[in-house]
Amino acid sequence: MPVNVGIVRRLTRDTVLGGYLIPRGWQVVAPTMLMNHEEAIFPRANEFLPGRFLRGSIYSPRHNFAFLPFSYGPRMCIGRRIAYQEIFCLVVRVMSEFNLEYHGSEEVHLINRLSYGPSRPLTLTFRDRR
Ligand code: HEM
Repeated sequence: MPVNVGIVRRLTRDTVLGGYLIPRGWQVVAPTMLMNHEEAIFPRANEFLPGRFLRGSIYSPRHNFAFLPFSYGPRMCIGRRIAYQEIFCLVVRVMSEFNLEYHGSEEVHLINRLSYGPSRPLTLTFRDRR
């Protein structure tokens, strides 16, 4: 899932955040990508563990507002249900028809190009399962 730098807001009044007085008119960012890589919130944060989102997982996020890819509140993403459906359909369709093999040996990390993505092209082979 492409991940934005974070959730951005312009303050409409002077606000104290984390003990700092931020003046009205300044922009603040809740850096969701950094939050997602915080070990104290996401155990084994740098590993792909989809099971962490199952109820009762020992790797679950440690805070209710730790996972905010679609933000929260009145301006949160109105397309989130469509996005979840699209991702779900795509993954199920691809996984049911192909075995995927990753051949890269080089280290890959995330880089920020407005949204985050892999630092180099990923080389995958799709093998027909039938
Ligand atoms: C993986 C896919 C997507 C992600 C990660 C995503 C994420 C986001 C985020 C973080 C915001 C900003 C919310 C905020 O500032 O509080 C946003 C806003 C928005 N998104 Fe998405 N989005 C996705 C897909 C979609 C789709 C498929 C649609 C439309 C069909 C959509 C329509 C919108 C709209 C209209 C807003 C502005 C809402 C407002 O300002 O009231 N998004 N999205």
